[in-house]
Amino acid sequence: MTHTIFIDGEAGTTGLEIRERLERRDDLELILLGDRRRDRAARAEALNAADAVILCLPDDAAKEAVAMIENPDVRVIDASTAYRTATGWTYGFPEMDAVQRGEIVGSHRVSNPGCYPTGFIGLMRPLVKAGLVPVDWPVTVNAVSGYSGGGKAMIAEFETGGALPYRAYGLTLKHKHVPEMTRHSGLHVPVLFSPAVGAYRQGMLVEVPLHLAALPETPSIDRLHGALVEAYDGCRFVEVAGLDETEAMTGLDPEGLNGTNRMRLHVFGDRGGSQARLVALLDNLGKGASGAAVQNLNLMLGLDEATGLS
Ligand SMILES: NC(=O)C1=CN([C@@H]2O[C@H](COP(=O)(O)OP(=O)(O)OC[C@H]3O[C@@H](n4cnc5c(N)ncnc54)[C@H](OP(=O)(O)O)[C@@H]3O)[C@@H](O)[C@H]2O)C=CC1
Ligand SMILES: CC(=O)N[C@@H](CCC(=O)OP(=O)(O)O)C(=O)O
Repeated sequence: MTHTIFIDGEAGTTGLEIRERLERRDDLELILLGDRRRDRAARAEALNAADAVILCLPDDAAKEAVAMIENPDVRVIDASTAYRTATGWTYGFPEMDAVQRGEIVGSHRVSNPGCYPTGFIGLMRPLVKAGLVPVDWPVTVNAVSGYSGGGKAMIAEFETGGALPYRAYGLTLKHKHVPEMTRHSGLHVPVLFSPAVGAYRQGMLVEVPLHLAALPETPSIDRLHGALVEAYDGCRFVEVAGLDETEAMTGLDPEGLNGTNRMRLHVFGDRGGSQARLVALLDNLGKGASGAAVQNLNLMLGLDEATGLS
């Protein structure tokens, strides 16, 4: 059986990556609008004709697209920030737990996680769930992303020259990912998010520093690592680096998983020491956007979760 898919925003950064992944498959048929992609009537027709639509649009345009869908059978995956904490939408992070995965399978409205939140929630949720980090703990997250994270406009800015080699941003501390990161990690206190963008195209590091001695249970590096290993046991796309491996590492390349739907979690710090640096490595356009969208699509259509993913 062939499923029909429409990518609204097919020529954008996220949309193009999804298109490349789906065009390799013979179990899916794409509705492509080409030069008519901004034509409202053409979009409305495609949005209601497809078995599943993937919205790769700015938030307002995504909301407008959802409002145009009248066919109750259409399944929607939204890559924007519009619905990531909204009622009636399922958060599309299947590795959170078996319940979440099951909800994605049965949902017609899935919000695809943001790139930074994927790294942060991947690191923090299991530790909060295990009681190693209290829900009211003040948590900081530092991160650096390649410039494709800012879509076509930021790509043009960096590739036409003149952009700084590294830029800290989100300086008002009101980044749009904060509610999503806080909610889905299980924390009750808004996280302090400190993002930066570098002069390379794609790939990211998301880091949470922890003073272990200040935490109520003073967890060891081994305990933090053990909680992550247990949480992602059997997960195909999320892995935890071994402590022997991280102890031997002298650096971490943000581009290390580019082109894949994988995320790798690291726990750095001396065993027996009082500090830890938790670091997630992922491709902002892979597990941080397009790869995750295809993974969710496969789950929602009852296909192999891993089909067509690099
Ligand atoms: N880039 C990334 O790493 C990630 C992005 N996201 C999210 O995915 C979404 C898309 O981002 P990204 O691909 O980076 O953005 P881009 O700017 O690269 O692409 C946006 C796309 O949306 C289309 N578009 C914009 N406004 C409208 C409109 N009013 N009606 C119809 N189409 C419109 C554009 O069309 P046209 O081609 O005609 O210009 C373009 O194809 C955003 O919500 C973003 O936050 C999520 C995770 C990671
Ligand atoms: C480098 C850069 O600008 N990155 C984007 C995040 C990209 C992303 O995750 O998109 P969503 O907002 O849809 O989640 C930003 O900080 O806004």
